[in-house]
Amino acid sequence: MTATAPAASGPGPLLRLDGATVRFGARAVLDAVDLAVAEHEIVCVLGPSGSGKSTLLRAVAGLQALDAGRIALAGHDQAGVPAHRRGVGLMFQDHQLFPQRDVAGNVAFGLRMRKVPRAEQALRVAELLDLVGLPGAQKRAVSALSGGEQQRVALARALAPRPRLLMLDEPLGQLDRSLRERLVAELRELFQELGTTVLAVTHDQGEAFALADRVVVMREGRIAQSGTPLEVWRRPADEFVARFLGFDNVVDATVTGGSAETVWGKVPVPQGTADGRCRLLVRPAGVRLTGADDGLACVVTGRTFRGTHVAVRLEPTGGEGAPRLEAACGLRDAPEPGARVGVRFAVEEIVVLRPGAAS
Ligand SMILES: Nc1ncnc2c1ncn2[C@@H]1O[C@H](COP(=O)(O)OP(=O)(O)OP(=O)(O)O)[C@@H](O)[C@H]1O
Repeated sequence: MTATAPAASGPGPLLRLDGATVRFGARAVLDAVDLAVAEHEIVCVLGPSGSGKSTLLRAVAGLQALDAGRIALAGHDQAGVPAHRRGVGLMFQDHQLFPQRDVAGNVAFGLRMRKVPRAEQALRVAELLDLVGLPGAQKRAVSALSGGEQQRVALARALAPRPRLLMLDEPLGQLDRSLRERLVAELRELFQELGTTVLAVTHDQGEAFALADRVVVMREGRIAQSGTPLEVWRRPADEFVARFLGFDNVVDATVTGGSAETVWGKVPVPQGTADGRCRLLVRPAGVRLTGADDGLACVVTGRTFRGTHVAVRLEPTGGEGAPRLEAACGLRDAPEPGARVGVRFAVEEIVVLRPGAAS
């Protein structure tokens, strides 16, 4: 349907970036990025504002030229290939629907561009509207649709030309939380059903973790970590990733023979941890509360209900300026602010962070 190379990509990845670099002035906004996306894979690029996520998408789409490196789709170098010949679909945060056209007119946009016969366009539009949960919405005015419905129309429009790679830029950015959570689950099912290869960017970690087969965390134009949602969540590679994911129990440590000295006292470390100085992350689930006279003495300074658990903030009372801690407690056994407790650390929730990447 598109005027591009066939969708089959052989054994190699569908998308491959080698040393992809984009500079604005002296600054590399995309800094020698290597990334491969396999066919049918859903990859979410996550990172703070300004880390280069949109630039990455724009470069793959052909809307931004590289200053160095290479982008290949199905093994073909895309240097000099214009955006409309790359066979990639793009969906931006603000949907960019055409307000003067009805739903069908919007969804059929890419098909008209490709001069698909009208009857086939109508069939395809009906099929896509069914797929995104808006059956029979062809004649509705887009201005009369809710935000979630507009998002579905934008998705149907992006999918209509059957792109070999679908790229989403903050696809659910403007929607409220509950709608986002519902749509993200639907999107994942839809992409799996269609076998769509997806490269999405978002700054919302919940969205990335729910949507992706693989999460890529970016920092200042580089990839800080790439892995399955579980791998990244369980084992943030460095302090930047840990803090970006909201883990703040990070401390300097000196490891000797399987345990570490820290300002929080002795902390057990995973088997095989090398002796010497390092930074440790203690995931909140590994901060175990015990009796006030056992382990690190702390006072509870606050608690926040998180649905599945209560986040309990703790201030060590030793008086040596030890940083605060957060513990994840069961809903029934979270202590009240002001309570005095002791803290012990569970080795399975301790992560040795890669050095040299502070937040
Ligand atoms: N055309 C441009 N000229 C100069 N600087 C640019 C241009 N486009 C982007 N930048 C800069 O490049 C950096 C990365 O921008 P980019 O939009 O890729 O980040 P992002 O991670 O997508 O951020 P956000 O989450 O805020 O959208 C930013 O500092 C931005 O100001």
